[in-house]
Amino acid sequence: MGASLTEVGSKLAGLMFIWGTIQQLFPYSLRKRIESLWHRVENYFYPYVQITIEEFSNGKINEIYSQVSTYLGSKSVNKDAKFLKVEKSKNSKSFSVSLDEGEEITDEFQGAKLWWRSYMEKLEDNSTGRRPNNSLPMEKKSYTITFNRRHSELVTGKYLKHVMEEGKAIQFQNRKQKIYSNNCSEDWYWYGKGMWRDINFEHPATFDTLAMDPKKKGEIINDLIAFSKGKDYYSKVGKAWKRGYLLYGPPGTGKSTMIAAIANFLNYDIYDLELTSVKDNSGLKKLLMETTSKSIIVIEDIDCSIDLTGKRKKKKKKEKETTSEDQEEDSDSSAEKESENKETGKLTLSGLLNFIDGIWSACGQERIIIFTTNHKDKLDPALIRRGRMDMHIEMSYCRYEAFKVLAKNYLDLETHPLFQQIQGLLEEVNVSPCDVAEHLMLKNASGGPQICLDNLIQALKEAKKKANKDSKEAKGEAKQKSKKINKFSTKLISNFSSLQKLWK
Ligand SMILES: Nc1ncnc2c1ncn2[C@@H]1O[C@H](COP(=O)(O)OP(=O)(O)OP(=O)(O)O)[C@@H](O)[C@H]1O
Ligand SMILES: [Mg+2]
Repeated sequence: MGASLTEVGSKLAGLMFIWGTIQQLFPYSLRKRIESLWHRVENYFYPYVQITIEEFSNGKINEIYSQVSTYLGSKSVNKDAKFLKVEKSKNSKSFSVSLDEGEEITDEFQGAKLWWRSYMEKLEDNSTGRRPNNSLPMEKKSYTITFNRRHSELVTGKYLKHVMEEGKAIQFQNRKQKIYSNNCSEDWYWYGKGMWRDINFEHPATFDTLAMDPKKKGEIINDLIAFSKGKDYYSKVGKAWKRGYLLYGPPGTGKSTMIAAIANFLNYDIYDLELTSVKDNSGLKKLLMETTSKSIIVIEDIDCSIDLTGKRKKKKKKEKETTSEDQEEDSDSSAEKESENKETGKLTLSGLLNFIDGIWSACGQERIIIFTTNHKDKLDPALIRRGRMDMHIEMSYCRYEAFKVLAKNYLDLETHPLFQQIQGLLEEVNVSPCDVAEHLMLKNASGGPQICLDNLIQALKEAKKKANKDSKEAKGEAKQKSKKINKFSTKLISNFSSLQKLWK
């Protein structure tokens, strides 16, 4: 293709010379006629269009260039390209392949054939030997794409969009995941570094290593898949493309681990939002606006982060002596939210509700919000109602199914004669997966799985004994209490009847 195009090009140059001569010799009307004839001849001999995509456009990085580069790199591996370049940037997980200078590949799209070529031109000023603009690199890189004129609409409409989307998706998959924190000093913000500080996210948790009921796990995975593929659905039903998950349960049951597993499953970044570091509602909004799409915003231990429960409002209203039962229940009313904002000028429940599903919450796409708590009952119902927290996931104590996952992960065991005994004990005792996992850790090489399982059984038996003792004590206390109450009430009744007698 390259050689034939060059030949045609030199022939065209000759014809151009003839056309210049004609322009000088002939009158306007005749020239017009010849011109249209010329275009037909030109299209007949050279029916191609060429588009150039440069690395820099008007002194700024041209985003399309890098996406095209990634796309062509991915295509080139299976094609006939001979000269490729391999690069790895600080922010990518693995290396990326791209076409070397002068290399060509062909691509096909909906029946259209396209020829891509990579160019690099040295940008040296002949007189000084220096680059013309110090802020730009020494070379001008570009790609050209050549295609038949009849495919112009397809290429500019669909094909280039397809190239950009594929390139972007490959770059997204290849990037290093980040975890962002807003818990940074004021200076950080004033140095112009934004409101979030990031580091690479390298948590190894996956859904395979997460110990929980397999049915529940399956439901969560399906929900996440439906969400991540739901772009068209969300736009069809007119909803912002986001989803909220509430993870609740006792300490050590895997809530934080689940967040890491979700992030790894979807390849999303995490924004770990520390509410105690947020000054007011507008600060919260600014933080939201600085988050990116395809990310998870996490608020851990939401019940402890800040007093956002309905109780704070109740307390305030009591102080003002304006409380009424009905008003307390209706914590979601907008008038109430408004007044709360004005009263405090700080971070409020209404600010947080707006953060989750106010108009501003749609400033990015494909976003997940996760709250975790040990005490679901302490949270304001408005905060966790469906639509805000769409799925409530209980992370519970370790039962047999969850134990089997841990045993496989930690000890490579799928079955063992001691499993049956452990199953029985796990039905009777409430222990967190965290505690079970601790006993399954092979602390020294000579230990072996048998010792770990023995240790676990021992610990479970002790926990069972303690639970029995505690419940006996609790029963005893309750008995004592009821005895006291009975005694007190009999005394009260006898006093009352003697009073009655006296009265008579
Ligand atoms: N369901 C689980 N599956 C696998 N590992 C678990 C699970 N639950 C706990 N673990 C292990 O226990 C450790 C603590 O778990 P994690 O931090 O996820 O608990 P948590 O529910 O977030 O606790 P907290 O309420 O105290 O924040 C983790 O490092 C993990 O190794
Ligand atoms: Mg946690």
